[in-house]
Amino acid sequence: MASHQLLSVPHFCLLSKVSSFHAPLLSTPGKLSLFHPTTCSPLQSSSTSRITNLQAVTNTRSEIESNAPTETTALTLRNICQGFVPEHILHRQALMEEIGFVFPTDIQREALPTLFTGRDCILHAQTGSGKTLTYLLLILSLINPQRSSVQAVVVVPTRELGMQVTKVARMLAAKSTDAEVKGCTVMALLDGGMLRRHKSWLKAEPPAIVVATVASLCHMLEKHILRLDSVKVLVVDEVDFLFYSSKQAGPVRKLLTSFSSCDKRQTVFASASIPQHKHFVHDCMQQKWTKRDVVHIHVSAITPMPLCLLHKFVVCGKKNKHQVLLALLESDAPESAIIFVGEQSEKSKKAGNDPSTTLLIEFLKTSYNGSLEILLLEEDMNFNSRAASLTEIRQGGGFLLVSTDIAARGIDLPETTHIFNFDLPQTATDYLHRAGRAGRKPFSDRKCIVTNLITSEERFVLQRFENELMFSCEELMF
Ligand SMILES: Nc1ncnc2c1ncn2[C@@H]1O[C@H](COP(=O)(O)OP(=O)(O)OP(=O)(O)O)[C@@H](O)[C@H]1O
Repeated sequence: MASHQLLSVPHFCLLSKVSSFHAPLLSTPGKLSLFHPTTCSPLQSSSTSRITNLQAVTNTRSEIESNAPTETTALTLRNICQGFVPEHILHRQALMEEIGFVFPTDIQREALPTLFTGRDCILHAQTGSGKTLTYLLLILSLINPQRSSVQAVVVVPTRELGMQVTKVARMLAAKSTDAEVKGCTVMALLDGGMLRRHKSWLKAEPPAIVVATVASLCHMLEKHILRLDSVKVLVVDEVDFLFYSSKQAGPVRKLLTSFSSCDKRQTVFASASIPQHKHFVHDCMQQKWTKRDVVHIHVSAITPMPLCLLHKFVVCGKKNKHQVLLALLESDAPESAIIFVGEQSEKSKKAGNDPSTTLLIEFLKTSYNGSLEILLLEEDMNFNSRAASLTEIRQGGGFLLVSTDIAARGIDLPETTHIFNFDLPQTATDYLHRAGRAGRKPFSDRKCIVTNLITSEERFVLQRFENELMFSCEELMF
């Protein structure tokens, strides 16, 4: 079935834009990047790969710079999904017009035809590029709403991201008012949720789609309340984060190993950052986390961060950071902004100090005179307070969200125009994800600003991030 679908898919996608290591193999548009199962190197002569890769690079640049739908992007999402995603979903007014999902983003255009063939895929594309819709459309193409079993599982690192993915999935999978077809149920099986209620639900009438955090999912699997037998597709979102997390990596690996024994499985990984992706692809095959013909779809390899982001920095002393931030808020007048603050160290906690987030919130509440609502999001808040902060944000109106890295991954607040790194992140990957909370309107020309407040000693750290992520930061003088 997979090979039949592969042949029947029109060749409408662009050349895969992959890094030089994972160059696309075939010079014809619409073909896939294939890798040697053990060496992980492209299965084609290097000269063809090189030529193809140069073409791909040109495509990436011109498309991003113009931002307007080109001849290739004039192809609609509907065209790509036709024959795969049920008609009643594609027909839905909401999908096409209200939400504005008309044209595919680069990752959607490149990945969906491959995903519809049944191949395992690693979706590696910039923040805000539409990876969520990509894997959800695959899921909707596979599940049968008439069957009472869990058919798709999406694993996410945080409750917040889980709630967001669930919301989009429910919106897409809801019963259409003008169709006879039954809608699909989507369960959010997230840390901090009511596991007892979920247990009864899973036993009585299993949902078609489960969006889960690792610990809650593993709990249900261990108790045999949820089984993977009927699952056709397993998605691991923010896969690199989960693999690097000391708490979550083990259970995720175990989950992938159990899933590998299921027949007709399809596994999808997604992230804007897959460090050492060559090794990752290799491990996926070796460990049987994916099938051996897994496809690594790498969009915008030469520009890991969205080009609509402008990066700046201000050198200031630790003691006047608050004042500098206040001046920046006044001069930049963001529509909405996220201010990232470093996590409090164990030593500082033990010493009984207030966390930087609390100090900053207190400062802003007394000193900031603008109209934006000041909100807080951090790990130490209980789940209800965290949910309340995000709900308030989503109700509209501008916000100033003070947050730790908990908001750095996956959270989609498209109205965010400014990011402030009050404290620098620990790694370039963290920088990429924090910065990527802005500039999340795929076809918009709007520039968003990322400003770093650094001490003179931290300049070299920022420079390292600039080299690694291939961007440049402009100094602001105060
Ligand atoms: N085809 C499309 N047309 C218009 N908007 C889209 C399209 N696809 C997705 N979007 C919007 O783009 C935004 C970013 O999408 P999404 O959250 O899936 O990004 P992502 O690639 O998962 O980013 P991250 O890596 O940061 O998690 C969302 O607001 C989504 O609604």
